[in-house]
Amino acid sequence: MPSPHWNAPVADGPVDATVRLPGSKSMTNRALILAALAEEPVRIVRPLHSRDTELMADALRALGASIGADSKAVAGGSGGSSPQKDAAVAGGSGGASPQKDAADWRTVPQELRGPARVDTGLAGTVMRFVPPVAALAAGEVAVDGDPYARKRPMGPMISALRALGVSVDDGGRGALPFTVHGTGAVDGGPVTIDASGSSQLVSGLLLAAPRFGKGVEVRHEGPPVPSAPHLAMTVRMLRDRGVTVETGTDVWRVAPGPVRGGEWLIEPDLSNAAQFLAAALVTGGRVTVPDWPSDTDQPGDALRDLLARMGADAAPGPGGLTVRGAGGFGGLDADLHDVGELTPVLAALAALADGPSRLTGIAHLRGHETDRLAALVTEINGLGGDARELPDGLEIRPRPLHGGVFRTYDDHRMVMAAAVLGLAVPGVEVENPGTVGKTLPGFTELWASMLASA
Ligand SMILES: O=C(O)C1=C[C@@H](OP(=O)(O)O)[C@@H](O)[C@H](O)C1
Ligand SMILES: C=C(OP(=O)(O)O)C(=O)O
Repeated sequence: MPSPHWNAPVADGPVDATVRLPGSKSMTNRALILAALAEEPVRIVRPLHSRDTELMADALRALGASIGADSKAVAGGSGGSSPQKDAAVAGGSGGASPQKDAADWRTVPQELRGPARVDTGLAGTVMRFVPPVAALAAGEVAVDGDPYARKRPMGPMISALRALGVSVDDGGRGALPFTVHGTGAVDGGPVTIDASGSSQLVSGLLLAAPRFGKGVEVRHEGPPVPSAPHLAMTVRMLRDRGVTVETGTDVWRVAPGPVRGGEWLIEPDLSNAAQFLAAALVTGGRVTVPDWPSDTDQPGDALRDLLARMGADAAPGPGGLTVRGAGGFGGLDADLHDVGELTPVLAALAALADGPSRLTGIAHLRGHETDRLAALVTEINGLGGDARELPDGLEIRPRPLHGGVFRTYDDHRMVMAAAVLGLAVPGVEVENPGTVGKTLPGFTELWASMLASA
């Protein structure tokens, strides 16, 4: 029997690698939703293939969407813009080795219908983006997910759907599991929601709204909504498909109308770049991520600034984003409200830094894949670290760490955080590393290839 643990490898020296990353989870799952609602065929180029995106494709297929692999896209020669591979590492001297082929996705317009069962897994995007689409299908749609998915914030979405005229039976739980009784049409109109627990509650309503009779006007009331870049991504991707969207402070309006088809090129997942770029700091080496977009709504773009504040040299260029570490690196005092999903890797870096860190604005991470604040404190301290929870974040003081089991709580980013710690700490045994497949299947192989350059 293979060991259920992964021994996170220690870096032998400075890494010197180019790491090509698969597509963005957030862009892929938005593109799939909009493709399922489009009036024309869509080709999604270089999508992410991972648990979260396969769950999204399966959920939409269960509702009648036609989503197929476009094999032509992976059959061609080398070079050009056609995607041959979605994850690979090249050492300093080049010679990229493909890790895994990934097909484009092609959709053709289909009528949405129930009855259907939707498995959200632990994917926030599936649990928040699919129910408003399910409301457009005629028939019952039963929605459920992994055990922790039942604890993630969902109540405001259920209430908002009801306010928009949709019948939802949640047994009074305000959480998964629930059944959407779709009639084939949603009236839409104005709705008020408290989206302080997750920006995805707003994004989900906006993405389906072009197909609502009156569109939607979503108004947020409550503590600030996190993840502003992800909301900007939603707005931009809707506009990209010809949908009229107006935005104001805590208000978003989507006009009813057709969703255009065509081709959609998915950017590399910049949040999944975090651990690789962090390796440049920890080892005093160099990591380049190719195809770093010059104009993007992905929160991972903030890594350029955040890692520079810790002492890295982060330089965008024609070859991509290159991050160089200088040896030691400092702590970080940052409000991560907008970029919460970067927290686990930044917390791992903080535990290895030369000075203390305060990461704030991230109380909502308690409702992510696990309670990430508690999980990070427990696991960093389990290796001898000094981390503590703040009401809205983490305070981390560097201390010499030792090996031990690092639990991951079905959270892909806990695996990524552990890998960063393992670069400098011998004997970090990562529990259930396969859970990283939520957004980055093949991560441990990609990590090993990067380290082979050290
Ligand atoms: O819309 C999206 O694609 C996402 C929004 C964010 O969610 P929250 O606003 O719940 O943090 C982010 O953390 C998540 O990984 C992806
Ligand atoms: C919070 C995350 O995911 P989800 O889309 O499940 O919310 C994440 O990827 O860090």
